[in-house]
Amino acid sequence: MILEVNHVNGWYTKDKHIIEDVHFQVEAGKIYALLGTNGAGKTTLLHILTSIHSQYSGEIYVCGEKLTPDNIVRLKQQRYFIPDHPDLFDEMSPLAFMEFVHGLYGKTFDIQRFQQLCGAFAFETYVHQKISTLSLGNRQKTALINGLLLQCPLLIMDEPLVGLDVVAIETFYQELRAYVAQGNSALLSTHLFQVVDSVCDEAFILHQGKIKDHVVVNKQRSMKETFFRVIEHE
Ligand SMILES: Nc1ncnc2c1ncn2[C@@H]1O[C@H](COP(=O)(O)OP(=O)(O)OP(=O)(O)O)[C@@H](O)[C@H]1O
Repeated sequence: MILEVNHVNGWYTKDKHIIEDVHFQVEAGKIYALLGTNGAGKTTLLHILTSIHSQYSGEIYVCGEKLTPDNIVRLKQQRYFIPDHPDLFDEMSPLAFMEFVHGLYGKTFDIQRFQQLCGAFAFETYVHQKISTLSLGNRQKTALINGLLLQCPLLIMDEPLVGLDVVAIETFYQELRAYVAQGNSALLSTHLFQVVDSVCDEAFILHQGKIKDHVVVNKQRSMKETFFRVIEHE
């Protein structure tokens, strides 16, 4: 199991739990969606899973190892997080940024794969340009290409399609499928049913901080129908 989340509660102030008794598992080879309305707690949960937010109780296992304050740094190499507004180094070029992050993660930079991904995302023209001068979509492509290159077993993304054009979205779906086919897994938050139907294997519906349903994505039945049935019962 790549990720195991056991009875996790999360808060900003002790008197109010934003995440309540969340438990689920993430297997290798699959793409999972975290689907929920505004304020449901998606970002908070992703921040807990990536050790950005430390105010939580419960247990999190990453690649079979329980996350503790002592192994946070080591286990960081097992998961890569792409936030909704990636914090990139503006003065660097995308290439320099990616090489830098690979160094931090102790990973070899695969230049051939980098070139393939740049081709697939129509990104070749931008690799030496300063990040501060890139458009929103091209900044997002920098973060996504970097995440796909790093090959961490768990790729976690908060609203990964922000700013991407329709061609890039299709490329992202294809590349993400190839990524998990290599034995990795991905967990992404989204508001968009189409993303879930197009690329995800399973979805967790998060509502008011609780996982209300765990759905295996079924091409015959739209996610929209399932989602509204679940949240309208509340
Ligand atoms: N830093 C913070 N301090 C206090 N409360 C916060 C903080 N960040 C988020 N919250 C609260 O936690 C709850 C969940 O927010 P969160 O951002 O996790 O939801 P979300 O599902 O990602 O929402 P959205 O879809 O709008 O991005 C909200 O009620 C929000 O106001």
